[in-house]
Amino acid sequence: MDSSPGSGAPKARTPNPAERDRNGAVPPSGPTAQPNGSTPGADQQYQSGPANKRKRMQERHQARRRGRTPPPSIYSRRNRSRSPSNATPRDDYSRRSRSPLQRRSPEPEEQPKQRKRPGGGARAGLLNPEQLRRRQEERERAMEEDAMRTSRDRGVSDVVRQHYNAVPERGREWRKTESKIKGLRSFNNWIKSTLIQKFSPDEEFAARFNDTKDWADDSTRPNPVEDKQLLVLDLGCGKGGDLGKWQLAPQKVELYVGLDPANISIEQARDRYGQMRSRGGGGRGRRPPTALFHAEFATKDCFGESLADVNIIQRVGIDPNAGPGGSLMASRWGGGGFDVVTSMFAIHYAFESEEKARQMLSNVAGCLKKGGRFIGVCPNSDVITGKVSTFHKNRKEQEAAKPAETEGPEDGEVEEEERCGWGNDIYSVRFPGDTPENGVFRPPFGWKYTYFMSEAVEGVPEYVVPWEAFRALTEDYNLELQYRKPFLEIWEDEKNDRELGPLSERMGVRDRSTGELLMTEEEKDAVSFYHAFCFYKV
Ligand SMILES: C[S@@+](CC[C@H](N)C(=O)[O-])C[C@H]1O[C@@H](n2cnc3c(N)ncnc32)[C@H](O)[C@@H]1O
Repeated sequence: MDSSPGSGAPKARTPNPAERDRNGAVPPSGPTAQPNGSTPGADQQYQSGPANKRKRMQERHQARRRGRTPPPSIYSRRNRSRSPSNATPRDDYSRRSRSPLQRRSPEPEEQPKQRKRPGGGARAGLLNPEQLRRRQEERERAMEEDAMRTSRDRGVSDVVRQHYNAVPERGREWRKTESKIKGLRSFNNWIKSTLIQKFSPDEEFAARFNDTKDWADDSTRPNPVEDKQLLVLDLGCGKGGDLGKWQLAPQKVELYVGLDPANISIEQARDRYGQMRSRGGGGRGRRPPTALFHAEFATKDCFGESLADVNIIQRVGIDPNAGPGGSLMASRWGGGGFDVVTSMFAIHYAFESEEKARQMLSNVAGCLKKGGRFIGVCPNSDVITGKVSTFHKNRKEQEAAKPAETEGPEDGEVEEEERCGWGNDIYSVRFPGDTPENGVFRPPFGWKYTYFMSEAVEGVPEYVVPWEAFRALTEDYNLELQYRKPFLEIWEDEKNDRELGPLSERMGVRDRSTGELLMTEEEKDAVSFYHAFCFYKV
């Protein structure tokens, strides 16, 4: 499976839906497209030629050609990397990024129509007492259902929040040496770094360093001061584990905003950022130390609520109505002010209901500027579908092989139905309820399972993110799929990249002498549950 487009053709045309591969990604077009799954042999390790780098650059920005830079407007947030004023970073976002779209007063046609005679409408359609009683009952029933739904939703959210709040912050040293799953932790971190390296830079930055310049080498860098810097929003940032990765992003980050409903995690993220600050930001890989970005954190449910009331989000810019029925003006000009929205290991919490999944996408699209990137990782529904359908197949075979039951269960005896689940010593997935026999999750929301990961996740409810339904939904929010790949395929594709290969050694992902992944078979099995994605706001 190869979902990575790799067009080196100067004029990319817009592919029609039939041309998409089965992941819905835009297929390669043009003479330099890479063949599927081509992994260089050991003798090609750490290719230093331009081919590898070109591939990385080509994978990004392929779909973006569709969503070319909008014409300049008073709403434009481009060319804002250096403020001419002496404004502090906070003032700066506020001054330049306020979204006028959000504050717009309604257009005349949007204003509610004035009634000629107040109350006249109600008198025209008088209801008899029976109808009134029925209406009242309906209203009460709807309110009751609403309250039940809210309390059920809050129940799950509270469990998730309390769980993450309770996970101890054990420190880097422990995670690197003592942890039973240190190989898996390092690998997941490398995957996230890889996504950040590949997809966080904007088209302009990537084009500047494409094939000719190496952003990692300051001696060849024209004038870093002139680089436009990134505004990044992290939904479900947890304890701030990705702050260091953003400090190493090829295109410098100006502002990082971390949101998460777990208040203790947010405090820990703030502390972590404070420690980075006190160390002076640290070096950027092979580059000399560079100033640390500004960061802000807030406790926020990013999937159940709109982000429009978060102060820093307002100051950077948000279109609060992104999605179907949103303002044409807002979507034309992008609406949001962020260059990148990221959500790592979190969007599965949004698939509890269609309402939440849409709210999550509205937040993502509303915060992104046109051309912005939405990058993330989540459980791969293809894996879940495979496991569920195999479970049902085996169950049926076993049933068919069993001799016919002569007696039913005895009085008081309850026959326990077998539920679908799998895993190993370090992770497990268990469905508490029925699962579809063919493994296809329809409707695509609310398919709850319990996830366990040694040292990290203690039986927390999560929801299947049926990939095709998710991708179809993203179209309503002007998000176009650019990349989707299972974790182990990303490893095969990128392990010999001239930046990402050595990074994997520094991060303890692979053995320096053998080149092998430093993960047990159980850890490999656990990471194969996930895939990564990147969408562009068009
Ligand atoms: C597995 S952790 C991942 C944390 C971090 N992104 C990382 O990669 O290390 C999942 C995170 O999703 C967060 N989360 C759960 N529900 C959320 C919601 N409704 N909005 C935002 N984040 C949520 C949890 O609080 C938790 O911090």
